[in-house]
This record gives sequence, C-alpha cells and structure tokens, in this order.
Amino acid sequence: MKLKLAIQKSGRLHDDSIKLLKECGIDISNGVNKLKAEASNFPLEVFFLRDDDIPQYVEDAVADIGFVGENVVYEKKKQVAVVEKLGFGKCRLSIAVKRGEEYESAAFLAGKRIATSYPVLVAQFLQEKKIAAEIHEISGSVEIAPGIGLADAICDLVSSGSTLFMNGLTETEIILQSQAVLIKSESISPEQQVLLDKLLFRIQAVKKAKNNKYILLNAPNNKLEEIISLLPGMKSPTVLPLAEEGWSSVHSVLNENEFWDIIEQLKAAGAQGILVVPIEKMII
Ligand SMILES: Nc1ncnc2c1ncn2[C@@H]1O[C@H](COP(=O)(O)OP(=O)(O)OP(=O)(O)O)[C@@H](O)[C@H]1O
Ligand SMILES: O=P(O)(O)OC[C@H]1O[C@H](OP(=O)(O)OP(=O)(O)O)[C@H](O)[C@@H]1O
Ligand SMILES: [Mg+2]
Repeated sequence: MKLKLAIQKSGRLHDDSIKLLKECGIDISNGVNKLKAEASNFPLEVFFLRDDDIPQYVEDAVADIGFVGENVVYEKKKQVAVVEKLGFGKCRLSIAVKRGEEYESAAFLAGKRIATSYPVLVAQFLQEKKIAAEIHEISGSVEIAPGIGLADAICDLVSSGSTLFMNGLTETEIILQSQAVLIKSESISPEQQVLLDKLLFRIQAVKKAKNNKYILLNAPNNKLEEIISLLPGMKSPTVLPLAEEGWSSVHSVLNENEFWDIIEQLKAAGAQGILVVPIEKMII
C-alpha cells in the first residue's frame, strides 16, 4: 500500500515540493525525464504533472494527495479537501491596470475588458462587487495584454511586482492571497489516511521548526529572573550554571515574529553572548 502524491513537474513549485519531502526525511530518486518516482524510505509514489491538472487527478483519486497553489485549487473548483498550508509558493492574485490610470475602486472595471488566466476567480470577484465586465481568457503572458490593446486591465499572479513594473502596470486590488497547499482526495482509504497522518506530522514539525529559532545566552545570576520572564520556551527555559561563578547559560526557543523585539529586551536586561541557531525539526 502506497500513498500517491502529485507535484508540479517543473516550474515555480517543483523545487520547493521536492525540498519539503527531503526535509520530511523522504528520498525520491527521480530520473531527469521520469514522470513517476518512488520514495526509497516511505510508502510514497510521486507523479510529476502540470500544476493545473493536479486538482483533477486528486478529485479522480488517481493521486491521493497533491501539492498545488491555492490559486489553482480555487480556480479549478474540483471536489478536493485542502488539508495543510505548506509555506512556499506565496503570491497573490491581483487586478492591475496601466500606470497612471485613475483606479479608485473596482467600479473602474465596469464595462471594461480584463485579461486573465483565472476566469472563474475573476468572475466571482466581479459578482461579489456587482460589476459587469468582460473577461478575456488567455493562458500566459497576461501582463502584456494592456500594452498591446487586448485589454484595459489584467488579473494575474504577483509576488515581487517586477513583471507588472516592467510592463508599465500597477497593482490595484488583491483578489486572493495564495500559497502551496496539500490537497487530498475525498475517497482516501483509512489505510492511506494513516500514511497521510504520518506525512502531515512530519510536515508540521518541519514548518514549526522554520518559524522558530533556538537561542542560547549567558546571564548574570542577579538578572536571571528578569531574563527568564522574557523567554517563552517550549515549556520553560533551560538554565545551566556556567564555570564562572555568578553566571548561568539560558536556552530557549523563540518564534520568528517576536524574535527581534525579545532579543533587544534580553540585551537591555543584561544578557551576553547571545547565540541563535536554526532548528531542523520541532515536535511539541
Ligand atoms: N511569482 C511567483 N511567486 C511565487 N509563487 C508563484 C509565482 N508565480 C506563480 N506562483 C505559484 O506557483 C504555481 C506554479 O507557477 P508556474 O508559473 O510554475 O505555473 P505554470 O506555468 O502554470 O506551470 P505548469 O507548466 O505546471 O502548468 C502558481 O500556480 C502559483 O501558485
Ligand atoms: O511579481 P513577480 O515576482 O514578477 O512574479 C509574477 C510573475 O510570476 C509568474 O509567472 P512565471 O515567472 O512563473 O512565468 P510563467 O508565466 O511562464 O508561468 C506570474 O504569472 C507572473 O507573471
Ligand atoms: Mg500551469
């Protein structure tokens, strides 16, 4: 019994998908042009597909699970369950118009022509805003459309914004925030669910570790109480005596979001020799 996973064959999500499996301790041997690979140390079979096709394969249970962008999942509207955000492939689906256009609200789009590869999501957005506009579907190079007179606005994926900039466009409205997610088939068997739970346990440990750092510091004993009060830790910080009398070594785990604030407070409270170390896996 194996779990069948669909990932992108090549493109924006391919490398990060393979990397995540590796970080989960799963090795797949992939010949350059192979469309299928088996993990050597986990009951997993990997199919390499076009990302647009992944929701369909999972709906049909040809693949049990898939790694794919939320943008594709919600555009394709297939019967699949979104199980876990994967933390990579982060981008947004946005409306953009020519730089210099007066876009004050979505009402700008009324009666206009919008070029996009996401007709379903754009239609949904227009319906919510009660705006009538024409959707012109194209499969790629969407950003060129206003410049060649094909459309008045576009709706496409943006991350750094450099593609928009280079094409003289400006982002005016975000219609969806997206990242890669794990989707699963609705007809997954109980035995396969056991395997999926094992994989999810590993993915969550990898994700948590990425959001946290291990921190070690030296503290004078008379400041210990204050320093400890600043540190969350998984339970409470570890405190060990240093060889030098009157000093201790304090170990803890800090979340990325609060990291710099706490480091500043620790320094102000008298902490010295602060070391910050990445965590590989984190199991709570
Ligand atoms: N600029 C970006 N930054 C981050 N993530 C992105 C970016 N562009 C796209 N993505 C995410 O990566 C996914 C795959 O993008 P890519 O451009 O490789 O797709 P594609 O050209 O449709 O590939 P395929 O050949 O598999 O159909 C997108 O659906 C989206 O979720
Ligand atoms: O805001 P940016 O960082 O410029 O990224 C946005 C661009 O990235 C994606 O295309 P990609 O480069 O993956 O090429 P593709 O259109 O051939 O898939 C997307 O379709 C945008 O065109
Ligand atoms: Mg595609």
